[in-house]
Parts: sequence; C-alpha cells; structure tokens
Amino acid sequence: MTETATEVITGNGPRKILSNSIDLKPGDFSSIPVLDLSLAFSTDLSDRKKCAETLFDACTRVGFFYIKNHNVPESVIKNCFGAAKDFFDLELEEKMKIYIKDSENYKGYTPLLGENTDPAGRGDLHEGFDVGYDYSEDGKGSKMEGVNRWPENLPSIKEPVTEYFNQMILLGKKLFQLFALSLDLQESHFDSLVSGKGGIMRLLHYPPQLDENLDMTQLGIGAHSDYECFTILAQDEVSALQVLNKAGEWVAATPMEGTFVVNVGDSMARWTNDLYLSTIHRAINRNGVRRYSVPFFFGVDYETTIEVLESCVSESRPPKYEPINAGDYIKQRLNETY
Ligand SMILES: O=C(O)CCC(=O)C(=O)O
Ligand SMILES: [Fe+2]
Repeated sequence: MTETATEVITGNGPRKILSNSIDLKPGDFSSIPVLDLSLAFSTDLSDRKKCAETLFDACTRVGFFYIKNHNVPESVIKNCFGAAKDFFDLELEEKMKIYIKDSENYKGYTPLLGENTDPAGRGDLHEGFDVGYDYSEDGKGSKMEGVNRWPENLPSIKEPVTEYFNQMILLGKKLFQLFALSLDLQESHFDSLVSGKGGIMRLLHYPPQLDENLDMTQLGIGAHSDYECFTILAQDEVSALQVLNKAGEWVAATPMEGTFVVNVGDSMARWTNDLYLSTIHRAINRNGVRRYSVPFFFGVDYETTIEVLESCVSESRPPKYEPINAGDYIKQRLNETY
C-alpha cells in the first residue's frame, strides 16, 4: 500500500485520501487492510497523521483493519487465552453460577445459544464470559455499573483477564486519538470522554460446527454489527471470522500472527454520520477444533451524548442520527440480543 496522500473535495469538505483508494467506494473491498501502528506511537505528529490517513481509508472503505506493532505484550495475550480455555473447560454447572442474566448489567457467563446476534437466527453457537470496568474500585456512577463476577472455583483467571482488560484500555485510548486525527479533529478530542469505563470485554469459545448441512440460522455468531465505537479482537489461530462487502461477499478475516482485528461499531458510525462503516460480520468455526477469541468493545463513557460530528455533516449529507445517550443506546442493543 502506497502512503502518498492526495486531497479530494468531498461532501464533507477537503479530505486527504490515499491515492490507491480514490476510486474505491464504501464497502468495495476484497481483503482487509493492515495498519502499522508503529507510526501512531511516533513522537512526531506528522507520522501519527500519516497513520491516521491509513485508518481513514480503512474506515471509509472497509470498516475493518488489522493492527500490527500495537505494543501489547505477547505474554498478556497468551495468558488471557489460557484463562479463556481454563474457564470454558469448567463444568456447565460451575459456569452457570455466574449466569449473565442473573447479573446487573451483563457481567458473567453466557451459555451456548444464550444469545442471538442475528434477529433472523435461532441463537449463537458460542459461549461467552463478559467483564467490564471494575466498579468495586470507585463506586457507582454509570449506566452499566455492576461488579464483575468471577468463577469461585477458578480464581486464577482474574489476574490475566484483568491485565488484558487494562492493556486494551491503553490501546483503545490510543486508537481513539488516531480516530480523532483521522477525522481532522484535535488528537485529544475524545480524551475526556474515554476514561475506560465504557469498555466490555468478552472471552468467547466456539465449538466446531462440522455438520455437512450447516444450519445457517445457527452460526458461531450470526451476522451483526457491533454496538460500541470500535472493537479490538484477538483471535487464536483458528479461522472463522467473515466480513461482508458491498457485493454481498463474505471476506475472511484470517488470523494473522502479531495482530488484532479492529472494526468500527455502530456508535462510531453515528458519530461520523456513516462516513465510517460499521460493517456486518459473522463467525463460523468449520475447522474441527475449538476456537477462542477475545473481543474488546470500546466506547465513550456511558453518560456521553453521541451526536453526529460537525465535520461529517454537509448540505448534501445532513445528519442521519439524533443525539443519543451512549449508555441508553448500548443497553438497548444488549437487551435486544439476550
Ligand atoms: O469471534 C469473532 O471472531 C467475532 C466476535 C464478534 O463479532 C463479536 O463478539 O461481536
Ligand atoms: Fe462483532
């Protein structure tokens, strides 16, 4: 991918667009771009802006991208996957002691078929474990407040999961700065809105689906878009994630060593008036082995009003969305899924 930028006049005013993507339309992709985050960690603002330009291209055209050189230690990721395996190996009865529906605000365990992401589906063939910001440390004050719930017979998972959660908050804050730069905003534009309380982390386990006549209404995770601003996904080496392009083709987001997959969520689509694509995706594990993944849904603090950014509005592109409270929006979307 060339990094020479050129400026074009869009409905939203002048914009830098990578020369190799100028003729491409939203959703017109057959592969998922890879962003090198080393530029984003440069002390030189012009390097960070260069990285933001590649992010702009990825978000307007695909809505998905891989990130490499993300600075999250390999050991933290490995230990978190170890925790996921240990947790899902527990007896169902143990896991059901922290059943998500018995919790305040979606913390704990979701059994197989306990969730239905695609309204046309009959439930998702994965089990999950949800963790949020730990409100036991500084009390109440959020629409999603509620303490995390840990399996009483597996205390060893708390540390690696919490460590991964904390690393994701650091990375998520960095990405928010890159999103701001990519939208021609001050790099710090979102800083005061992203304390880290607006994050939901999930451990996921997809058992293999090898039946010849696959029931398309019961996939690992049915076709959906994510709710928060963006998702940072760690995958193991088992391929299952697919991303829908404008031609209606599913493009594989094959696991790539040393990377996370990042995708734009519906909240960011609202901020950007759909300039950034919250792209539909699904996962099907046809590999004959168990698959584990760890999505981290990162968003603004739940008291924030999400409203279309001025820079994403013009006469020909009026605001598509009413302002909305971030917490109400996320809760409504979660209520529809469970
Ligand atoms: O496990 C994956 O690859 C994708 C998970 C996902 O899309 C989600 O949890 O929203
Ligand atoms: Fe998703």
